[in-house]
Formats: sequence, C-alpha cells, structure tokens
Amino acid sequence: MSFHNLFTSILERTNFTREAAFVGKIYMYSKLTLFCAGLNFFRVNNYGIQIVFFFVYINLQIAFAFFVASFFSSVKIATVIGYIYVFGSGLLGAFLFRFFIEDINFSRGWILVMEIVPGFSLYRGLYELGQYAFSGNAMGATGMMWENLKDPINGMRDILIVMTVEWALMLVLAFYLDQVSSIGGSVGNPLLFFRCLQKKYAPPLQSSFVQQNHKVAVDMEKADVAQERHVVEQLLMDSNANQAIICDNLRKVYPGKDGNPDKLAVRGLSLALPKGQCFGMLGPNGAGKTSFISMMVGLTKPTSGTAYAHGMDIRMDMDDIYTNMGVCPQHDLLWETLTGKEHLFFYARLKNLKGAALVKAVNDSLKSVTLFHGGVGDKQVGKYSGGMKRRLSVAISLIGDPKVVYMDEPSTGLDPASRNNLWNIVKEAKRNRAIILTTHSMEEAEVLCDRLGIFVDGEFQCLGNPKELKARYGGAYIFTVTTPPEQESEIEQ
Ligand SMILES: Nc1ncnc2c1ncn2[C@@H]1O[C@H](COP(=O)(O)OP(=O)(O)OP(=O)(O)O)[C@@H](O)[C@H]1O
Repeated sequence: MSFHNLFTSILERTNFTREAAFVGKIYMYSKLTLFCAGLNFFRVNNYGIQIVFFFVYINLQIAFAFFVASFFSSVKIATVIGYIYVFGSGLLGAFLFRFFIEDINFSRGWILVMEIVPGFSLYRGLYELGQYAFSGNAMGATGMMWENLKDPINGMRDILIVMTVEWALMLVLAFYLDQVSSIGGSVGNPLLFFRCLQKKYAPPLQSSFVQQNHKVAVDMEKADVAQERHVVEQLLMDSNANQAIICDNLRKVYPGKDGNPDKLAVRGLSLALPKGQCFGMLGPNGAGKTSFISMMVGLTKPTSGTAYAHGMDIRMDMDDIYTNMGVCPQHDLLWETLTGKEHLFFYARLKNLKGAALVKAVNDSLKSVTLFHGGVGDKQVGKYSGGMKRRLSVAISLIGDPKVVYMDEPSTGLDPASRNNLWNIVKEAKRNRAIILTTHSMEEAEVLCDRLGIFVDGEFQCLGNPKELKARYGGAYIFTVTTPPEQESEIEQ
C-alpha cells in the first residue's frame, strides 16, 4: 500500500540501519535458542555464512515488501496476498523447487531465474545449509565453510549474489514507485516521475510573464485576499518574521488523465499564520482544501510556489518540519488490530519521545481525548465508535506537542455530542500552537477559528474573522429574478 511516502520516510527517519539492527537482534536471539536446542543446522555451519545469508535475505524481504506495497491500496488484500506468497513459496519450494535442485539434468540457468523469487532463494539457502550440516554431522566433520562456496554443486554463492543484486534493485524501484505515488501519479503511470523531474529542473519562466500573470491575478482578487498576499510578500522580505506558517503563492495542478485537461486544484494561495492562531478553511466539496493540506504535510509537492513552517521550506525541509507537525487526516488512518494506546506510542516514538516522557505523553493524550478511563485506550481500535476513532486521530495529531497542526475536516461524520466533545479538545489544543483546519461547517469555524478563509474553486474568496465575515456576507438574502427585457419595468415595480 502506498502509505504516503512511507518508504521515503522510513528510509530517512527511522533508517534502514535501525530495521537491520532489529532484524539482527531477532536473528541472534533465535540462533541462541536453536543453538541451545542443539540443532546441527545452526551449530555446524559457519556462523559468518549464516549471518550474511540471513542478513541479506531479510533485507531483501524488507525491500521487496516496500516495492510490492506500492501496488496495493487495501491493507486486507495486501495481508492476504502476503500470506499466500509466504505459504505458497514455502510449499512450492519444498514440493517442486527441491526436485529441480536435485535433478542434475535440470538447467542451472532456470534454477537461477527461479531464485529471483525471494521465497525460493531462502529455500535454496536453507537447503544448502541443511545438506552440508547433514553430511558434516554424518562424517563427524564441519558443515558449510567459506571455502565450500566454491564447490560446483553448492548454490549458496549464487543466491548470495542474486539476493544482494536484487536487494539493491528493489530499493531503487521501491523508492522510485514511492516518489511516483507522492507526486499524484499512480503506479500505472510510471513515466510521470521523469516528467516531473524534467519540470523541476526546467529553466524558470520569463519573470516578466510571471509578474504580469501575478498582477492580473491580484487585480482580480477581493481586497482582503490581495491584502493577505501583500502581508505575505512583506513577511517574506523580513528575515525576522516570526510566523508559524507562511504560504507563498502555492499552486497545485493535477495532470489530466485519459485526455482530460489538467485540474487546477489550488490557485496561488497566500496566507500568513502567527503562533497560537487557529485558521479555518471553509469551502464546498472539491474546493481544494485537502490538496492544500496534502502539500503542507508533504504528501504531494506543490506545482509552484511554496510554504514555510517556522521558517522551514516544505520543498526541502520536510523531515525537520515533521518533528514539529501534527496531522489529523480527513479519513482516520488507524490500524484496526492495534489499541489506541499502541497508536499513540507509535506516533510518539516517531516524534522522538522516550522513557518516562513517552509514557506520560501517551497517558496525558488519552486523558485529553477521554479515552483513558475504563481501559478504553487498551481496546483494539476496531472496537471503537466513529467518534472515538476521530478523537484518537486528533490525539495522534497533537502528541509530542507539535507547534503546527493540520486538521482536515476533524468533525466529519460525528453526532452533535461527539462533535462538541471534539471541539472542546481542539479549543484546548489551539492555545500554544498554530492550527489550520478545514471544514464545511460555518458553525464549527465560528466555534474554533480565530480567522477564516472561504475557499472556493482553489482560491480564497474572502478572509477575516468569523464574526466579521458573517456580518459582511451573512444575514442578508439575495433574490434573483430572470425576466425578458420587455417585462423588466413591470418586475421592478
Ligand atoms: N490525485 C488527484 N488527481 C486528480 N485530481 C485530483 C486529485 N486529488 C484531488 N483532485 C481534484 O482536485 C479538486 C480538489 O480536490 P480536494 O480533495 O482537494 O477538495 P476538497 O475541498 O478537500 O474536497 P472535500 O471537501 O470533498 O474533501 C477536485 O476537483 C478533485 O477531483
């Protein structure tokens, strides 16, 4: 499943070395246990060969999982196929592949091709180690040693080469597919990545043209939107500007598919948000709110323009921004089989919380969203109601005390009581951080937001505090009548 640049973030943030260290620990523990149990397989074969073999195999499997994950959008389907692959390759290895290995007339080339499937390379390695352990034990000698890798019938050297090359290739491919999905493409359109690279490094447009375009846009803007753009321009020139968020002419264009034109989802959004302010984006379906949030949280890259969170550029410094950012996505991204507490532990660790501070942050967080008492936090999320899941998503966005938080329609789908409960949590949370919140509800915007922007068709129509906007645009009705010209005067009367 393409978990929004999961691969890149895991590579860059938790680091592959940490995965490898984890795998190493598991290997050492299991080996110690099996060694104590007296299994010859582990005792008589050279430890170095075993360590290299398992290390390369497990890393290949991790890279393979990242690669295959890009083709799935459902966790359930991925899990089922994962199990089928594991059992299928094990059974095929034992009941089919083994006969090919033992049949000396069978082409060694085809065996090598089959070993490209990681399950078969694992089987082949275990088979070779087993054979050497068996014959070594029978003859009172050792199992497989480094010099045995040169034996013509020993396939261990081949699979070590195949697995290492494949590991490197899988890493590159997984990274590539991850990038393709992050720029709004799909695995079905892999050339998009190259097209985007071309665009990224294309020479800038003639500045006079950009300026002209920009001016036309500003001329047509409403006064408060133009004023906000002016504020942003001033702030960008001031190196001491201490704003939590500054968006500078942010645009998002989705490439048109199947002959359809490109979709301009966000058209030059400029916005400045100081610390401690909750800003609401109110707009109809399809206005571009989620596209805006997706750019701000690093899920997709802006087509042009940029934004800064505490002075860090979303195009370059996303990794640093992540440590101080919280996100409550539109749809709860929760694992049904994990408990609420386990979710919070997971996300708190990603924010580098450890030890007593970690436990305190998780418990405080559960209390703040009323999921602490009665052991609710220890229940699997699959048993939570919609309101509880939403509260957990909000708690996840606030864990680790992030200074910038994005909430995409946080109260969608909640009944009035759950919604009020959630509003209280957000009101409490907005005290010492900047929050950008999208919503369809004016009522929600009035309750939670210090400032509000009405966002329609990819751009702000007006900006101001909720009371001001309501006074300006609310409380009056416009009655429109269409009539032929000859009846105009009659209608006017
Ligand atoms: N990946 C995509 N590829 C192409 N078009 C997209 C993509 N994502 C969104 N769009 C289009 O961009 C426009 C803005 O969508 P977006 O989801 O940002 O709006 P929204 O205001 O968040 O809507 P909602 O309130 O329904 O969530 C819509 O017309 C949508 O169809």
